[in-house]
Amino acid sequence: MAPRAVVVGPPGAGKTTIGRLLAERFGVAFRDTDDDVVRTTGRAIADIFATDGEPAFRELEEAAVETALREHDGVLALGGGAVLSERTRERLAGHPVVFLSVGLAEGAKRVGLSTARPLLAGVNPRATFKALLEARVPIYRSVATVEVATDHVEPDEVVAKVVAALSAPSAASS
Ligand SMILES: Nc1ncnc2c1ncn2[C@@H]1O[C@H](COP(=O)(O)OP(=O)(O)OP(=O)(O)O)[C@@H](O)[C@H]1O
Ligand SMILES: O=C(O)C1=C[C@@H](O)[C@@H](O)[C@H](O)C1
Ligand SMILES: [Mg+2]
Repeated sequence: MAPRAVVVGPPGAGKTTIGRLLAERFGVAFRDTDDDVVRTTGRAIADIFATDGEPAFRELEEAAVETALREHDGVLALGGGAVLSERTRERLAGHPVVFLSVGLAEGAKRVGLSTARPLLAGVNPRATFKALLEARVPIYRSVATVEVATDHVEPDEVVAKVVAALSAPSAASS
């Protein structure tokens, strides 16, 4: 069993929003590893970060991704930082992986200042988000088989672009 598509990207890229719509389009189930971590621990992600620290969350996340890649045959959205794990990157090899990209201005607007996103809850969320994008974009690209830019593109249109990219010959064998 393997996911029909795995969706990666920074916070605010639309992994959950687009992942759900893509699953609907394919007529398959949607799963999000952030939800899996919340369900299996019974705790909010912000609470895990605050109480146990980021490394503890990353371990839980790595395990959640491993399980979901094995169990789920629909669309799977990963947490924004899941690809920081080398083991997760290795596990993604051979899967259709969609990188949803977003620029600084639009991404910052979409995530707002929500404390539900602990990594961006510090004193200067915009600078943090900028550094996050700079550090991670190459990593998202390294695991992706297709990349779709989402700036100023409505969700339905993003989904159409993802479907087209996934069925393009260059993505088929990846
Ligand atoms: N293409 C888009 N155009 C405009 N707004 C969008 C688009 N995609 C998502 N959004 C909005 O941006 C916000 C963040 O989207 P979403 O929660 O899907 O991102 P995410 O990648 O799952 O983030 P996280 O990593 O925090 O889980 C939501 O309010 C959503 O409605
Ligand atoms: O980008 C990140 O590192 C994160 C994104 C969210 O999806 C959550 O997994 C968590 O808030 C960490
Ligand atoms: Mg999400």
